[in-house]
Amino acid sequence: MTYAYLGPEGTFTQAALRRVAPGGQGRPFPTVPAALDAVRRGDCEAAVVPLENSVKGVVPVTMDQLVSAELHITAEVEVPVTFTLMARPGTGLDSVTEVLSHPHALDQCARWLAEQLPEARLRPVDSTAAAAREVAEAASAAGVAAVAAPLAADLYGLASLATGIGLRAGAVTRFVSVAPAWFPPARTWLDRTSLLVNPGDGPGRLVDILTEFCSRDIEVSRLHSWPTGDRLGSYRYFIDIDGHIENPPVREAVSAIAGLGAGARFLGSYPRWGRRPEELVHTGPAGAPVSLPPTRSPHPGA
Ligand SMILES: O=C(O)C(=O)Cc1ccccc1
Repeated sequence: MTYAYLGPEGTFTQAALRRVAPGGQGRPFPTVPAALDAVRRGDCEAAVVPLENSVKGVVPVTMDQLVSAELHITAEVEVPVTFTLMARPGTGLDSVTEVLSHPHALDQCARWLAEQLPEARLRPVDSTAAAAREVAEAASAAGVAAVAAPLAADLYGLASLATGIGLRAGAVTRFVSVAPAWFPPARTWLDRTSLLVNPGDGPGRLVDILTEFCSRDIEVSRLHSWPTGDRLGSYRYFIDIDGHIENPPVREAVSAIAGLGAGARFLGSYPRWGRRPEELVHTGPAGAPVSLPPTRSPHPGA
């Protein structure tokens, strides 16, 4: 299976792809829309794109694409992100006048850069690895540095000037794998369903929608407003809930929401990252594995 990803080689997205689809073949694209276009055209079967970060929130270009494109989320993966400042070998920190990176990376390193390189110009580019490659390949890269994953320094022959320059240690980015048609990943007992809901006008409509979940004991793990573009104050909502669309309470809640006259688009059901049954089976007392519920039986809230 060929996956489009935000390239070039050495991006955090490529690291995400390796985690989410270890056997998958990656094909780099310069931007998130270009990667998703490749999927829409059928040149790639799926794409892996960054969705949100634990420190700086959503990646706007991906949110826009999910709204406008008939694509479905088929998997999620979280990747720890640590940032390194890198430059051509021989460049000293005090000679850096320009720093290139993906906007999210510049944003997450803004404090360190403001303290250490207050005079440097920050220039956003399409990805962290694109920044590293540009520094490596530019005819004149004197005084230019990139913020990228530590691995990018090796890949592009750059020297590390500082490591761990992000605002928060332990920052994590959530990536999703997206495909044109949704072939339901088998139900596990820890799935997530993503929806895009437009409540329409009227007081209490968002509350009515959320009530459909709460009244069925379904956990809402994410609620993110996104402008419809029609007028100021008009929003649709990205809603993540626990459970798979094939689980009766989830299915009933989604139909009930449509019955309320709200626009509800199903974006996908997929296993929740990080709490895999095979991991949980080892969480009991030593030598006493916890038994798993049957994979296809409904469970509370899902
Ligand atoms: O530019 C990259 O390497 C990406 O994969 C996008 C990104 C940038 C910063 C944090 C997480 C993902």
